[in-house]
Amino acid sequence: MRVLGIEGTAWCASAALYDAETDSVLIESDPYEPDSGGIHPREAAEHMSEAIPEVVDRVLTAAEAEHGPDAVDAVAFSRGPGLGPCLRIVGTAARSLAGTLDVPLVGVNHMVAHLEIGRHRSGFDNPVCLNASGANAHLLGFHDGRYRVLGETMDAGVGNAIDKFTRHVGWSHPGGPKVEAAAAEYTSEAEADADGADLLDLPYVVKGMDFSFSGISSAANDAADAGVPTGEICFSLQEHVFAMLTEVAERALSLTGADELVLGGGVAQNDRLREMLAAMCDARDADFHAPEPRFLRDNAGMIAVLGAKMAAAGDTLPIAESAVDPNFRPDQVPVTWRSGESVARVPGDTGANSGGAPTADHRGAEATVTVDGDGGDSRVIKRRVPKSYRHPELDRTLRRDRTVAEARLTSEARRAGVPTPLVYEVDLPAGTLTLQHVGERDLAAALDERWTEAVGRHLGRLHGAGIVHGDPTTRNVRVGSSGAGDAETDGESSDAADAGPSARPDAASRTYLIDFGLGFHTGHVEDHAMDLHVFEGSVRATATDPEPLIAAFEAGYEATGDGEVLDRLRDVANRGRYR
Ligand SMILES: C[C@@H](O)[C@H](NC(=O)OP(=O)(O)OC[C@H]1O[C@@H](n2cnc3c(N)ncnc32)[C@H](O)[C@@H]1O)C(=O)O
Ligand SMILES: Nc1ncnc2c1ncn2[C@@H]1O[C@H](COP(=O)(O)OP(=O)(O)OP(=O)(O)O)[C@@H](O)[C@H]1O
Ligand SMILES: [Fe+2]
Repeated sequence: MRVLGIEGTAWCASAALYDAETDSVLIESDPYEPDSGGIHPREAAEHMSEAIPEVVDRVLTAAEAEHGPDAVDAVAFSRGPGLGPCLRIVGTAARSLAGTLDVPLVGVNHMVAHLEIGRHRSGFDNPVCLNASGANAHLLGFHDGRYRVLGETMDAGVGNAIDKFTRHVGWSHPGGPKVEAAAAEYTSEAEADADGADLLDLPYVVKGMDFSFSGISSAANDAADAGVPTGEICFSLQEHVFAMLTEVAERALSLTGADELVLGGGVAQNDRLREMLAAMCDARDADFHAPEPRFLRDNAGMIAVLGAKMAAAGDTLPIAESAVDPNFRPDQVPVTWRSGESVARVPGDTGANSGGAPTADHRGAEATVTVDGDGGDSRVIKRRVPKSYRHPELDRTLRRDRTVAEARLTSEARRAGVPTPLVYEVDLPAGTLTLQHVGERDLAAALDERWTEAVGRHLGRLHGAGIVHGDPTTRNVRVGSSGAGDAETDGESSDAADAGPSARPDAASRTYLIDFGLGFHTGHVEDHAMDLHVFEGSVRATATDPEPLIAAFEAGYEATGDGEVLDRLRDVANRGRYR
């Protein structure tokens, strides 16, 4: 099969021919380069209307010269997300070409194409994908026939966050490559001076597997206004932004149990980002793949490759249903072209997750946990391990701040009536905490409504005390009896699950929140809503039937928390980031 793909969501007018038999891809692209400022939608659309016919013609001519008049078996196009005026031009071109050639039309989600090209080129079976593009930044994992969004930016896309700074200092679009070059120059000069590079302290915002860039863009602009050398800002911006992306990617691997990561999107052309992700994967024995640059930035090759897979699965579009969608989310796409296992598997029965074997080691995304002792007085020793991908100074600060926050907030939450482990010892130089061993297993391994209801109650109470957890995933909740004399077996717990939430009035007292390292004090409704969003995201990423679990969770929150937070949660979840 040979598929002609067309891309034109924002800046890159591109056409490609993918030949599935030889696995070869011909790409012809014509970028829009704004004279000043960022991308202007009207100018971009004008560019598309001139450039799309030209790139399509070049590809079609080459295809027909080689394969004759029946060179193309299907036409695939980027249906969204992207700028509406650009998408409409691409849609019209694709419909008319499919009509002229009398071949089927395939509507491709641009973000899923960024992911699938990495899966295709790597040969990986079931990777987590980090999309690091201009207008987006998110982590995707396959589960039950769809790509779930495991984590994403809460505001700007990663490229846009960097470009915002470069516009501020008067550099032309796109800014990403210029930041990379300036950072490289700064570090090589700093090394020559023997002083070493200075790392500016910039906001580092990770909430579960979600993250935010708005603070860091503004802080970088302020630093420029205050006269900090531009090279130092570029270097520091990269170190912070890419460490955030690498950290959430590691969390996604840890949460899902996946051992493959693929990278996509224009920002993925950055060497430092790829270096960090490769180092992170190496440290946890995961495989990492980033396709070659022509497949990373926006291009029609990825559209043609996914288009061929969709066409082979019979996933084509009647013309009447082929409207474009500027807000097309990757999790809306029914994944018709692949079968097989979900990436998100419930963490198994190893290490501390089993809650059983004492002295077992568990490696989370951040820390190693060793269980010491047996029975009611067993303890866990948690050590935040240095991350080699991160700048050493940033690494030290993060590990120290999180250890301090965890010790303090674990105890404060307990005083507010939320079950948490007792904190026995804090050793800051060693980066270790000694905590009471609580619960029998992680909630991730025992998802049922009585526990999620209890988590809702606990978060309501925690927020009432002005504390957010910061990372309330199903891996950071322990459930089941703690200590001797109240042993609960697997059999009993599943009987209780069948009987529904009301069968366990004591569930709340045996549901423990752990891992407060990302927590902080705040009375802001938005921060409280983010906690709920993170919890619900982790349930959706791993549960086969998440809705009843989420309904129970929200009912629990309603019983102890503030209704305004639940209202805000709808806003957070519905916020479109694809405009
Ligand atoms: C919806 C679609 O239109 C959009 N496309 C898009 O964002 O173009 P993409 O090619 O994936 O990414 C462009 C971004 O990639 C950044 N970029 C390019 N080279 C870079 C580099 N070496 N380092 C950092 N950023 C880089 C640019 O500054 C720009 O912000 C998207 O995929 O989100
Ligand atoms: N106090 C505790 N009692 C029982 N088990 C615990 C305790 N603390 C940690 N664990 C176990 O160790 C695992 C990892 O701990 P923790 O979440 O604190 O570290 P982490 O590195 O941040 O992990 P993750 O990235 O998975 O959240 C938990 O999922 C849990 O199974
Ligand atoms: Fe893109």
